[in-house]
Order: sequence, then structure tokens, then C-alpha cells
Amino acid sequence: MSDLDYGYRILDDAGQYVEHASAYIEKALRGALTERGKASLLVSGGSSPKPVYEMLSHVDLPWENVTISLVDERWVKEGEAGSNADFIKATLLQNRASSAMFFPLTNEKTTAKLGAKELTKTFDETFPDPIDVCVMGMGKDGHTASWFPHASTLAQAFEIDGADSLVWQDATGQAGNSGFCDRITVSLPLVMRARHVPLLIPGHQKKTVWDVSGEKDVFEAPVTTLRAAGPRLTVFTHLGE
Ligand SMILES: O=C(O)[C@H](O)[C@@H](O)[C@H](O)[C@H](O)COP(=O)(O)O
Repeated sequence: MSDLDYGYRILDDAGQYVEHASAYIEKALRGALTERGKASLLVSGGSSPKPVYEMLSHVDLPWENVTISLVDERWVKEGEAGSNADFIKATLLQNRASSAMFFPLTNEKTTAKLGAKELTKTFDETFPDPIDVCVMGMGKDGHTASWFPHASTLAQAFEIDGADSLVWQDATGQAGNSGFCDRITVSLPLVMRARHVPLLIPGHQKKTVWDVSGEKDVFEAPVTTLRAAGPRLTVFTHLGE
């Protein structure tokens, strides 16, 4: 018996990881669609969830009733290098899932700081709280969403009372920023209220980062905050490379 209060699915290999993570998200969306007739799904970028999105895109669901957005976005225009929106369009919003509604996390403002308020307003109008499924990823530096270790802007994402749904983040100097510093991200309270929080961290290296993060401070390893979701958090990993 595990004494963890969250789900921890340690699969044998990458193939099983993809199947189990995809099936979990499918089941959560199906449950929301059955209960409420619609579902909301926020997704992360990165190579870890990519094959899961590709599998999910073939699933037979009433995708036209599913509204999808991002957990975080680099402040670039769609069509420019680094756009998470483009990544999701090329992976998840394909095949059967191409009929889902997609809400991008950028607007015409020149910086995320300038665009955040207006974007939050339309996001809140589009997505009833709580979100049904928030798919989280993780960098080997322990960041998740655009919550980077010791970032100067991190406290505003972690403000428990009163953080907006979306907040801008400055990832300057972060090892895991992929070259994109100006960012927008969901806030911690929004994720904590979500009905399902799958964390997709395939491979033994990411598994170790996750396991070790349990001993760390939330500003040192932001991903550890997800433990506070308790049974609504399910971690998917495998023991391969
Ligand atoms: O916006 C970003 O920079 C990415 O989305 C990033 O947060 C990513 O999710 C992690 O770095 C994990 O990436 P991998 O899954 O490729 O390891």
C-alpha cells in the first residue's frame, strides 16, 4: 500500500506511459462531458506530452464540446518559433480532436505583462472554474508550467488568495527557459482547483527530479507544489530513458 495521497503511475516503458496517460485524460474528459455536456482541458508544451497528445487526437469524443488552452505560453506570435499554440495545433488539435475549440494565451499586446489582464478576463469568461483537466509537464530544473525556480515573478503565481487565473512571468536567466523569457502562465490556485491534474514526466531522470522535489522548498522546485492537489494529482512516469 502506498502512503502517498496522490496517484503515482510508474509504468514499465514509454509505450505504456503514453497509453496510460492518454487513457487517463480521455476518461477525465468523458466524465466531464457526461456530467456537464462540455469539458475544459489545459495542456503543457514540451516533448514529454507530445506522443500522449498524438494518441489522444485519435480518440472518439465529442471534441466540439471540449475547449482547450495552454498551461503556459511564451510571449510570441503564432507562427513564430517557440509558440506552444503552434505545437498544440500540430499535435493534439489533429484528427478527431481538430474540432475542439482552442483558446490561445497571447494577444496583440507587446509584452505578457501588458497583455495579462485582458487575457485573464477573456480566459475567465471562456473557462468556467474549476478547469476539468490541467496537463502539467516538468523541466529537469524542477519547473512546471512557467513557474521557474526562484523567478522574481514567481510569488505572484503562488499568491493563494487573489492570484489572477493567468499571470506573466519573467524567466530571464533560467536554465530551463528554452530561450523564451517573457511568458504567461496559469496561477497555482487555478491548478489547485482543477478536477484532474495529470503530471507527465516520462523516464527515470524526470522521476528522480520529482521524487527529490518532495524534500524541497516550493521556490526551489516549483513542481512540488502540485503535491497539494492530493488525490486530484496523478503522476505518470516510466523507468526507461
Ligand atoms: O514553455 C516551455 O518552455 C515548455 O513548455 C517547458 O515548460 C516544458 O514543458 C518543459 O521544459 C519540459 O520539456 P520536455 O517535456 O521537452 O522535457
